[in-house]
Amino acid sequence: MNGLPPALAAGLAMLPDGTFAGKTVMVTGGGTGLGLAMGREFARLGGRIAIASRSEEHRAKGVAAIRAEGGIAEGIALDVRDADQVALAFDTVEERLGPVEVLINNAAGNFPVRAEKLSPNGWRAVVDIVLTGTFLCSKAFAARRVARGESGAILNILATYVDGGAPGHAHSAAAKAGVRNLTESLAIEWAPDGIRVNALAPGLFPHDDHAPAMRSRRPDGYEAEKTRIPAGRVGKTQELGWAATYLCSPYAAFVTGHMFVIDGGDRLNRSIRNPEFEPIRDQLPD
Ligand SMILES: CCCCC/C=C/C(=O)SCCNC(=O)CCNC(=O)[C@H](O)C(C)(C)COP(=O)(O)OP(=O)(O)OC[C@H]1O[C@@H](n2cnc3c(N)ncnc32)[C@H](O)[C@@H]1OP(=O)(O)O
Ligand SMILES: NC(=O)C1=CN([C@@H]2O[C@H](COP(=O)(O)OP(=O)(O)OC[C@H]3O[C@@H](n4cnc5c(N)ncnc54)[C@H](OP(=O)(O)O)[C@@H]3O)[C@@H](O)[C@H]2O)C=CC1
Repeated sequence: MNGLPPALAAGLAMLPDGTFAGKTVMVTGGGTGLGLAMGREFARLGGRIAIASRSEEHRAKGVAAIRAEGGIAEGIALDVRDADQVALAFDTVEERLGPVEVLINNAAGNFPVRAEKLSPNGWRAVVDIVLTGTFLCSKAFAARRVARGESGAILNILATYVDGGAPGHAHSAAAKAGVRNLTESLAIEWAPDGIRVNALAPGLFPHDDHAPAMRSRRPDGYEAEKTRIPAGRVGKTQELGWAATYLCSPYAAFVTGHMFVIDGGDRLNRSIRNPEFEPIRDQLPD
């Protein structure tokens, strides 16, 4: 479990080349971090990638990274909280790249804060991006797939704290838990239309694009947290690309409503000898 097998580390493909050839994949928040890593893997397998997010800088960075690897990518301006922008984004992607066949609901907002200090607007910002944004994009996607009489795949990006909560991140944990439940409702509702809805719950996946509030407070960074993960390491972003492409591929045609956890065993690491409990007010003093 420690480290990647050499063939995988060298970039050997899991799915056949061209698995997503001719398919348009929309990744919300696809210009940075995990969204970009997933977009790159879809592009490597032939997908045309629409990177949909608010920041022109983020979109341009993501598009350049995919094009530099020979892939096809376009940036689309989108705030997932706004239903009109969502509709326009799907129409624009369709004009430029063709109808969206795979949707990755990856966009998220999060910042560490003690719950009693979280403002109503701060709560709303995170819940609207994560939960409402996922619903609005999923609805726009499914309405278009159903109208065309064609199948599709949705993948919602969660976090392993959908179980057990996350002190200091109550807004994000509640919203992600809502998305998990939404995944299950929509999977059943849209199965007769050939639309699969799954979820991917990452553990700790450090990358260079972390939003300032989400950077590790440890001087040695997130990488050093590997000692508390049963697998003895943090995740590599490419590994999320492999999981995401499998779940959205025809090889997973019978998989829907599923939450796939990818965390090196971190979520299960509970024992009667847990370290001393440290209240969140001591971890986030102000
Ligand atoms: C490696 C460990 C990872 C663990 C799991 C990770 C999960 C993740 O979800 S990582 C994804 C994190 N990425 C991002 O958050 C990027 C996008 N984030 C944002 O755009 C902002 O942080 C946002 C969520 C606040 C939304 O931006 P915007 O719509 O522009 O909202 P405002 O800046 O106007 O703020 C709204 C509201 O929130 C309050 N607020 C913002 N930051 C903080 C903070 N650090 N602490 C406390 N409160 C904060 C802000 O003050 C506003 O409230 P009011 O002042 O009451 O109006
Ligand atoms: N990194 C990790 O260890 C973990 C990450 N996750 C999840 O993985 C996903 C990616 O996180 P990560 O890559 O680390 O974080 P990033 O901050 O790098 O990515 C978040 C992305 O969301 C986009 N975004 C935020 N708000 C909106 C909005 N209103 N409309 C459209 N796009 C928006 C941002 O783009 P822009 O600013 O251009 O709008 C940004 O590209 C998230 O769902 C996160 O919760 C879960 C567990 C662990």
